[in-house]
Amino acid sequence: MNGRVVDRLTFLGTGDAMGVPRVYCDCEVCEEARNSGTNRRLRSSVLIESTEGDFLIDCGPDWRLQMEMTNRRADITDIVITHAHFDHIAGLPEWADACRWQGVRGRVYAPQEVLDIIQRQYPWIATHLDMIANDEGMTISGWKLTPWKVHHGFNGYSYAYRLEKHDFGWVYCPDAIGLTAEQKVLMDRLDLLILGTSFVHEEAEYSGRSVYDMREAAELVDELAPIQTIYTHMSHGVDLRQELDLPVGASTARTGMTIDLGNYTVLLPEE
Ligand SMILES: Nc1ccn([C@@H]2O[C@H](COP(=O)(O)O)[C@@H](O)[C@H]2O)c(=O)n1
Repeated sequence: MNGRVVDRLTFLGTGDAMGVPRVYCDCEVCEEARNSGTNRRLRSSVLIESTEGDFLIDCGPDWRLQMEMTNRRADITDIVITHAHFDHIAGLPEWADACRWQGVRGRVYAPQEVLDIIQRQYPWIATHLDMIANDEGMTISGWKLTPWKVHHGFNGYSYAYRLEKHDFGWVYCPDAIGLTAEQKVLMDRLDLLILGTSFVHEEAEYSGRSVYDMREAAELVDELAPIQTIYTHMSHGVDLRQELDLPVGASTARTGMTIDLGNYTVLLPEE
């Protein structure tokens, strides 16, 4: 027996719904994103790779570019969805077409109410994709995955996911604000929290907001005390060239950044 294999997460996109640069915007961050690219951000999505199979969480309008960038192209057959907003699902029709041309069926996993919206938006895609409800939880690539509904403020609701394998527990929660005590129950004892933070400090009226800013996120991180926190879903309100005042163990995601999901070792049979 030989070899050390740990599951790996890659950030395919770390932006908010409009991405960075915003198409209409000439602010300093958008200009920097256009010209050099530290702040260039595609719509949020992650790839999880393991010896037991690979899958994506979310499939936004940048899906095709993200597949080309990671050289995974169209070989993904499983995608878990957090909610049915366009920045998380608009790549599904293109993925369905790719499945069609390759003669394979893809599998989309989400709570039933999310699947219902997807099927209303794109009535044709079930021809090439199986829609699988995961309200009661599911196992994928050896990960025990549990969804729960979270407040998404002005924009309604989203789902967060807790994933567990070999005593490593992490949460993916890109679109939430003002979580209630009940909505934080599955966020205890985390090795890793991936949390959406659209702005450093969002000035807009709270009633019109939909995602944590970094000040509010710092309070949440203090309360939950995950071992590591990574912020994603960042708008043009976050300038990654600046030093950000982040809680201990917190950092910001970059496109293409990878992290190990666990500290365990799996022994592979010798060839
Ligand atoms: N039913 C809806 C409501 C909103 N949207 C779009 O989702 C985006 C949400 O942006 P956040 O930064 O709050 O995540 C926004 O672009 C809305 O237009 C949707 O697709 N469906």
